[in-house]
Parts: sequence; structure tokens; C-alpha cells
Amino acid sequence: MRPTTTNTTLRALYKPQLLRRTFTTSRPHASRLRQPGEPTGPNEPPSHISTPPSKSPLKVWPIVGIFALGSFLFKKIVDQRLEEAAYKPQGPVVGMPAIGNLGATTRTSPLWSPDAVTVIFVLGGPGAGKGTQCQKLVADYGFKHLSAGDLLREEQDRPGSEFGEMIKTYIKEGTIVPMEVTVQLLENAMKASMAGDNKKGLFLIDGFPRKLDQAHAFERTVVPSKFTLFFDCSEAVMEKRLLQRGETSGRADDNMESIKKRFRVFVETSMPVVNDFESQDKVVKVSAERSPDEVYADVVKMFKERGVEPIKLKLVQTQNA
Ligand SMILES: Nc1ncnc2c1ncn2[C@@H]1O[C@H](COP(=O)(O)OP(=O)(O)OP(=O)(O)O)[C@@H](O)[C@H]1O
Ligand SMILES: O=c1ccn([C@@H]2O[C@H](COP(=O)(O)O)[C@@H](O)[C@H]2O)c(=O)[nH]1
Repeated sequence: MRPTTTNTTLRALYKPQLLRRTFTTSRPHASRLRQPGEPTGPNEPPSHISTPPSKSPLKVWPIVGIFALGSFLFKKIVDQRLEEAAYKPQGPVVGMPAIGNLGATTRTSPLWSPDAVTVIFVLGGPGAGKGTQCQKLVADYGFKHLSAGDLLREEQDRPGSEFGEMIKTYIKEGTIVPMEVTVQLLENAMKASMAGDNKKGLFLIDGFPRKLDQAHAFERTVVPSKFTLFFDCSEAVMEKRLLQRGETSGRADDNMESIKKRFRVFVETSMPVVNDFESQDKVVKVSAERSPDEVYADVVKMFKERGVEPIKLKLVQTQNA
């Protein structure tokens, strides 16, 4: 049989070499028996002068060890640099105005303590009903509602804004405006609100953070959030709502092309934020597919479980009153 012939041939070819490799050291041709003390070759010392075998594993392992340690340390340094880079201003965005000097995100500690200022992030896909639910919460709980999207649209329309054109492009494309701009806008709005009638510093921050770098930067430099209220809704339902809203909203992104892009950004960029907060047990999830009042009833229940109570007692009108 062919395999047997092949095996025999292979054995014949390789066995002597194998044996030689196994039983000789660095001198494969030393066939004659040497006398004690006789040099083993023209350039070699007599055998009583010991030389380490040239292929000893003892020579290789320290090098392998140093290489492994070096690689490990190198990887650690690279990981650390990447982590730091995620927290620092990224510098000017190519083709955009310089935004690295906005200030808020360069601080190394939060501006406010979570005991002094309460921030609840409100997240969910485009059209999940975040704004609608926030309005109800404002009425009952006394929160100041800050929508990151609204703040960006205001900045976009502010005469003389150096970021106006940039924001316009990002919103149209459904992508996320560089965090330095959004965090600074939020911080300014929070300061203004607390200087006014929101002395208690109660905030619902709607549609933010949309990206992990924003989440980290805000919590590191402004204030750590209390939790995130997340509205869970299917794309089919959100699409229907957005197209309907688009009939009157005048928003540049309430059209089919922008909606598709916003859905993709939400799944790829914003869901990791929700997952990150979830891993810290900081997400309150509510199904957003029922009527606004039914959704809200769930929100109230979930807030109660987290120790957040309404400030107003609703007056119940009875028929005989
Ligand atoms: N539970 C609901 N059932 C039906 N329609 C709703 C519900 N909640 C909100 N809507 C409607 O859906 C549209 C989108 O709602 P809303 O603006 O609150 O969503 P959003 O999550 O804030 O959207 P975006 O992220 O695009 O700003 C609005 O026209 C709103 O009236
Ligand atoms: O943190 C944010 C929030 C929003 N944007 C941009 O604004 C639009 C509209 O946001 P809405 O919450 O739907 O009003 C969004 O698609 C982003 O382009 C942002 O960049 N960063």
C-alpha cells in the first residue's frame, strides 16, 4: 500500500537525522570515540574546559521571559494611554473649528457632588418618547428638563456661533457632535438653571449621553448621574412616530434618510452607553410602546422604587365635591 511505502521511505530518510540530533550535541560529525581531554574540533577547547551547550533551553528561556514581560508592560502602557485619550479632549476635528479649548471636559474632578445636584439621564432610540415623558416628569417632580438635542439646535441657530455649521452637519447626518461642545452647553445650562429657580439642582438630561466618551467626560467633570431612565421601543414604532412628527416638526432629521442613520448610530454608539450603565446597576428600563399615560405610570412606579418621589400631590376631584 502506498502509505506504507511512503512511511517506510520517510522513516528511512529522517530516522538517522533524528537519532543524530537526539544523541549528539553541537558536533554532528563526531563519529570517532574521543580520548579524555582531547579537543573535540579544531576551534574547540578540550572537554575538561566546560562550555555550555549552544542550544541549551536555559539560554532561550530568559530571553523569552524578558520578551514576554516587555510585551506585557508595553500592552499595559498602550491600554492606559488609550483610556486616558478617551477622557481627554480629542483636539480639533478634521475639517471642523478647533474645539479643544472649551474647558468643561479638561477638569479632573466633578464640578458638583451628586448630593448637591441630581442628574437623571433619559435615553432611548429616536422617537421613543423621551421628550414626551420628560414634560410629564417636569410637571410632577420639579425637574429642569435639558434636552441635549435642543441645546445643540439652539447653538446651531445662535447668530455668530462658531459651531453652528458643524452642528448642522452632525444633526443632518444623525451623528454625534464632539462631546466638548455638548458637555459645555449642558454645563452652561445647568449653571443658569441653578442661578434661577432650580436651587435644588434637579435635572433630567434628555438624549444624552449618546456616546461612551460623553458619559465618562460628563460624570468625571460635571457630576455623576443618579441613574438612567431608558425607554425601550422597536424601530418600527419609532419610525412611525418620527415620520408623523416630521409632518409638522420642521426638524431637518425627521425624514426617512436621516431616521435610518439615527437608528444605526443609536444601536452602534448609544446602546453601549446604556449597557455600561446597566453593568453598574444604574438603568431603569421602561417599555415605551403603550400610550403616553401608560408609559408614564410605569415611570412613576420605577422612580418610587429608586426613592424619587413627586413634589406635588395631585388633587383628586370627587363627584360630590
Ligand atoms: N407613547 C407614545 N405613543 C404614541 N406616540 C407617542 C408616544 N410618545 C411620544 N409619542 C409621539 O412620538 C413623537 C416622538 O416623541 P418624542 O419627541 O417625545 O420622542 P423623543 O424620544 O424625544 O424623540 P427624539 O429623540 O427624536 O427627540 C412625538 O410626535 C410624540 O407626540
Ligand atoms: O448628546 C447629543 C445629543 C444629540 N446630538 C445630535 O442631535 C441630534 C438630535 O438629537 P435629539 O435628542 O433627537 O433631539 C442627534 O441625532 C445628534 O445628531 C448629539 O450629537 N449629541
